[in-house]
Amino acid sequence: MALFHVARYAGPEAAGAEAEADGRARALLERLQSRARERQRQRQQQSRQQEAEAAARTEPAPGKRRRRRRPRRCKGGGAPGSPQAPRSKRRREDGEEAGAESSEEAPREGSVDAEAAGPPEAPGEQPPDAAGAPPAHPLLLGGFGRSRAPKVQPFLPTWLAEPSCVGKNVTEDLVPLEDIPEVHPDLQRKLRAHGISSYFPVQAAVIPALLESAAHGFLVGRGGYQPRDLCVSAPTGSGKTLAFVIPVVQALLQRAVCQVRALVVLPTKELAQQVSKVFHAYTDTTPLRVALVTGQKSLAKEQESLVRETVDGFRCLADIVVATPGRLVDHVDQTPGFSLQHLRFLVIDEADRMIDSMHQSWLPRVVAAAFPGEGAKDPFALLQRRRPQVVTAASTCCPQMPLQKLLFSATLTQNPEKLQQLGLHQPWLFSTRAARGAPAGTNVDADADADAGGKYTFPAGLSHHYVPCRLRSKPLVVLHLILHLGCSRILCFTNSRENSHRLFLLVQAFGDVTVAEFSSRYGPGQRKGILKQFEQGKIQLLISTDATARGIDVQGVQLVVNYDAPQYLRTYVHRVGRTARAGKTGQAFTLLLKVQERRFLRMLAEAGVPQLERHDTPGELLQPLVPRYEEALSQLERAVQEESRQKAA
Ligand SMILES: Nc1ncnc2c1ncn2[C@@H]1O[C@H](COP(=O)(O)OP(=O)(O)OP(=O)(O)O)[C@@H](O)[C@H]1O
Repeated sequence: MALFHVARYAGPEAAGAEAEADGRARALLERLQSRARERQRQRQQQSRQQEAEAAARTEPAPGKRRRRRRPRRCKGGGAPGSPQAPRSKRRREDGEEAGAESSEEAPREGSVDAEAAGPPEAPGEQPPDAAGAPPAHPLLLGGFGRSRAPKVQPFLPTWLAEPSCVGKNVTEDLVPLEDIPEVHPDLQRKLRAHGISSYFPVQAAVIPALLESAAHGFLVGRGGYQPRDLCVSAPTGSGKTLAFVIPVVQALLQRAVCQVRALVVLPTKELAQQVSKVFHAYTDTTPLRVALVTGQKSLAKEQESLVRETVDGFRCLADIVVATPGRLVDHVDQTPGFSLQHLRFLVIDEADRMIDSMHQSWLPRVVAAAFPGEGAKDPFALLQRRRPQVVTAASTCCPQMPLQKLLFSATLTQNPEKLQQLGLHQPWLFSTRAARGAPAGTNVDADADADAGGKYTFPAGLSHHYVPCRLRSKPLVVLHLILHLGCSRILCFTNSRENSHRLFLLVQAFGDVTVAEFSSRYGPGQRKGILKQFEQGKIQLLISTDATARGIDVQGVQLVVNYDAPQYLRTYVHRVGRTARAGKTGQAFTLLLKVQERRFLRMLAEAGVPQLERHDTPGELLQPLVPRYEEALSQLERAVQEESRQKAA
């Protein structure tokens, strides 16, 4: 029994879990109520029986009656709670049960009993058998746990509650390149050369804001103010990469000496590689150099791309470093001459996922490396950069280089506690979600998100479907979908690498489809090759774990199949976001078992998924595939046996 309920906002991510707990509590309540009703019915039936028996018998003497009952009580015959069990004992057990059952249910149980007992007695009257007997449902004292704790409302700071709104439609809210003249003409030319004639909404909003904050070169802005950190939340495939690549490249164009001035951190090697490719594309005709540090090459090789030792010390070889967090920390620790003291931009892509990896404490290490001289009694300390602090006359008098953090994600968390770990300076949020309209410092309804179109925004060209199926027929249903929909590039997600592997073996054995798998079973080099082949259209179906769920930009994926339903909403958003990118259309199919259906559909409804179409696969559609499928199954069995033999050898 909870004496105190500490109301603490656990963030919007917790809302799903809360709703689930609510559902469980409701189901429990219903079960308990029906049990109470059943007991009540049994009791009434029993008392009617006893009355009938008593009426049938000749009126016995009270003493005789008592004598007859006593031996039965001593024997204790009948199961507890059964009609044969002694009455007093049964009552006690009922009472214990009621105590054992959640006290939340007690008042309702009472009300059920009242209903079942028929019309209420007149005041002052007692029911015929109530005199002297303990009440069937004793009043429980206390019962603090009965009242449901009020739902805690999130309390958002102004910058989260009132973001700068960004259009979400990448086909309609386009801004021609000429309309943002602040972008360097060379970069505009590059954009055109890459087939880009207009900015997507997120680019049109973020690029000018970033260019403005970098307008004072590498030093802090007018009046000594540090630039604000930026957080960007926009759907998958909406062009977030260029939204930071263009302004970062432009801001660094004026640099005189090569130093690491921009650092982009991403969660996976493949993503880092993809982003470094975009940087290369926009810097190849400039003196700027881009280095990729992800652990795909040896540490020594990567060190060669970062610094060179000369007679007068170390020389930096990279202006922009694209890295995964683990490898980045390795270089901070082990690469002589690798310095982040001139870092101007720290881009954290897939920011929500990167926040999850904060336990690796890569961010404090990076920030410490960027502000190394703090607190030192250095004669030049006045000129050294400092972390953002209160602006005073003294702090504005010496030029400083700020470090600006830029966060990007399609599923950026709204949880202030999580965001706080990033140490943001006067953050500024750009979001495709409508402003919540609540003034700062006021409680905001957690459900307002749903009203404003959902927790996350999805690409407009994406259609969502679900396919009810049984566990045994899942592979058959996938095969049917692939053959039936006839798409040339399909991405199929499973929840584990074992599932990916087995499904791959099965589809391969079935034939008719060029298939490959992508998971941690393969090394980085092999994975790179697989993605390239998929991009080139040499692979029709790529079966993958969540390793490709985030950020991977493969042109022309028309269909995403969730062979295993994703467990989290964020995973769903990123998986299905591999299709319908950059204003294109695409379809997402999720296979659902009966037990998953309710929870999953509720989760998507809460997320604001526009419309989820049910797609049935009747037996007669699957039947023609069965003979080949069964043959493939036996091949799979042999392949799995062979693999385990090889593993054992
Ligand atoms: N202005 C534009 N016009 C046309 N295509 C664009 C434009 N901007 C970006 N693209 C293309 O859109 C695709 C998706 O862009 P990007 O990978 O940056 O999306 P994203 O928002 O980062 O997605 P995710 O959240 O999945 O990582 C890329 O292929 C990119 O080349």
